[in-house]
Amino acid sequence: MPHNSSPESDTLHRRGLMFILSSPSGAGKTTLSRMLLASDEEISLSVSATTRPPREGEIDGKDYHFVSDEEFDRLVEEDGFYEWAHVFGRRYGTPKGHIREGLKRGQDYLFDIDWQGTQQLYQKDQQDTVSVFILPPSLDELHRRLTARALDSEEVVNSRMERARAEISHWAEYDYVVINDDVDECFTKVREILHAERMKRTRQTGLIPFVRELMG
Ligand SMILES: Nc1ncnc2c1ncn2[C@@H]1O[C@H](COP(=O)(O)OP(=O)(O)OP(=O)(O)O)[C@@H](O)[C@H]1O
Ligand SMILES: Nc1nc2c(ncn2[C@@H]2O[C@H](COP(=O)(O)O)[C@@H](O)[C@H]2O)c(=O)[nH]1
Repeated sequence: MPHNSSPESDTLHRRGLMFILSSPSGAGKTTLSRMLLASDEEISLSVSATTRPPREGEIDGKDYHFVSDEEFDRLVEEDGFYEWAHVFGRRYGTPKGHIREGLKRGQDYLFDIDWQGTQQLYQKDQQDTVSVFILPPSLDELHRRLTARALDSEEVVNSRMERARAEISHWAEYDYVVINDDVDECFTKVREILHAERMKRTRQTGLIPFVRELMG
């Protein structure tokens, strides 16, 4: 357990949080998510299910649960998703899994999901949700990144560019907005947001017993 409630310790027990990164496709949220997961043991990725085919290098169960349309239908019927949405003509969803129990234990979850999923998570559990919208420095740079990634066809890149303005229009629904120009600078800001949110008084469930003991 990363947290305890011993008065000698500088970390008190706290509730976990659901940390959402959204952006137009290609702005860099997957890159930032991987950096965060590699540098922080207290956060784990909420692995989404999707009906889109895997890209080169993507691993089933690690990057996504790649499922058929029929399997996705079945999960929807069984109420197996926390949230789900149509994105770029495919379906994506957050499996319910053990998120609620994990939050109680102080486990944080990282979500790489779009604005529709973000709205649904807020409706279900506002107090545990922290959302960050990543903006590209310009639309030309966004196009350059999508092309340089070389994982999608020209047609797919063009359709994602066409959707970019509509996605960016949701920026004001997020708690934080960060521009991803220099990736290291952007990552530092995202990590600072996560660290500060962990310290929020309302998340620190160990504070009441600690203060009680402190006051004798
Ligand atoms: N600050 C940056 N400067 C230059 N290139 C970047 C920067 N951030 C990310 N990239 C590159 O841009 C490309 C797109 O990044 P990434 O795949 O992380 O985007 P994304 O927002 O997750 O896209 P999608 O929603 O399609 O999954 C990648 O090749 C990545 O290496
Ligand atoms: N609402 C949800 N959106 C999701 C989920 N998983 C991913 N996404 C978003 O889809 C697009 C496209 O992703 P890509 O990997 O195909 O490039 C991107 O905006 C993701 O954030 C989910 O579970 N729910």
